[in-house]
Amino acid sequence: MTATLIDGKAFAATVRGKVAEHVARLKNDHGITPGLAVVLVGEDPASQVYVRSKGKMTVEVGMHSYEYKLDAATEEADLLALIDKLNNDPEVHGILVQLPLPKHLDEDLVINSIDPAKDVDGFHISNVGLLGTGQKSMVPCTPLGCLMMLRDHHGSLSGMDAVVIGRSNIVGKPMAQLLLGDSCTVTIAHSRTKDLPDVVKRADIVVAAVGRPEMVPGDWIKPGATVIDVGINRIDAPEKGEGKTRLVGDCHFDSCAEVAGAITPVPGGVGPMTIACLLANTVTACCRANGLAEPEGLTA
Ligand SMILES: NC(=O)C1=CN([C@@H]2O[C@H](COP(=O)(O)OP(=O)(O)OC[C@H]3O[C@@H](n4cnc5c(N)ncnc54)[C@H](OP(=O)(O)O)[C@@H]3O)[C@@H](O)[C@H]2O)C=CC1
Ligand SMILES: Nc1nc(=O)c2c([nH]1)NC[C@@H]1CN(c3ccc(C(=O)N[C@@H](CCC(=O)O)C(=O)O)cc3)C=[N+]21
Repeated sequence: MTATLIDGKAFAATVRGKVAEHVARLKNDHGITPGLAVVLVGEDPASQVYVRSKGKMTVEVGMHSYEYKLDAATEEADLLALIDKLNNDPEVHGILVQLPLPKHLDEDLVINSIDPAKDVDGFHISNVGLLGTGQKSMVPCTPLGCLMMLRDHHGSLSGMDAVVIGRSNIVGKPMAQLLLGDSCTVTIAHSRTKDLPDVVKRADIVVAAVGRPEMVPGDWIKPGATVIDVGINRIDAPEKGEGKTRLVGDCHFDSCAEVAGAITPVPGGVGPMTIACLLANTVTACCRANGLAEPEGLTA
């Protein structure tokens, strides 16, 4: 391997350390403890694992964690009533509704019923609009984590060619906005993109957010480029024993690491940064709600 490994796990621990310092200051100086509410509808095992680790880290940095596990058959009106209750609870500064939601629930309606000031995912249309127009907003956690790692590695991103593969509302589109905000020349690729290998080959920065195991091979990567692998894919790993699985990204790690200048691993890359940024956004939301100075270096 020739690429520098961007250690998201270690970086995330540093970010959580800064969050913990700020939480301690809020408690000592103002008697305020930031609180994060996470709502999970249904029993998707991957989501349960993820929600549990979020709750654990929320408590570790000194914040209050409120978890709501609702039945898969929960009616929309009941979910909206819970969100309304959380919107009006002064102890709750951040609200996250785990996606995807069961099919019978209207995801847009649910997300847009969250108070934008408490929308620590940054998915509410008003936060999306603020981000798109370069105004202060809540920035989606996964793209924010990617941006922090890129800034840390490169310093300025100005003038770099960036290709984002994937155009989802939760990763691809906000990622492209953030890169544009840092003056990259941004291309967004998706399933209808022609000549994807050629498009990727032009990029100084590749952010892969597709959800297809190891789809980007090393020979698509421009030598020296930075590869940020957002994909989290669980695949069979018979080499580890029968029925075993392992996590891989959207990039073929070994071949990409031979060509890239820097690369994030999966696991241990973007994932831990996502959670750290969720905690950072909760502190930011708490400071804004109380008219206090925001932590520095924890927003975009
Ligand atoms: N590390 C983390 O913290 C997080 C990781 N993830 C992971 O990131 C990945 C992407 O998530 P998400 O954005 O929610 O996924 P979505 O399924 O919402 O979006 C996937 C995107 O990839 C595009 N795509 C699909 N196939 C191809 C292809 N063959 N070539 C080019 N583009 C393609 C789709 O294009 P089109 O629009 O045309 O269909 C779509 O825009 C997943 O693996 C997910 O698990 C997600 C969130 C957080
Ligand atoms: N409203 C909402 N907001 C989200 O941010 C959101 C969501 N819904 N739905 C699901 C996706 C996925 N996601 C991950 C975050 C961290 C890891 C993570 O920490 N992964 C570890 C590995 C964990 C493991 O071993 O399974 C790692 O990459 O090192 C993974 C996935 C956030 N998402």
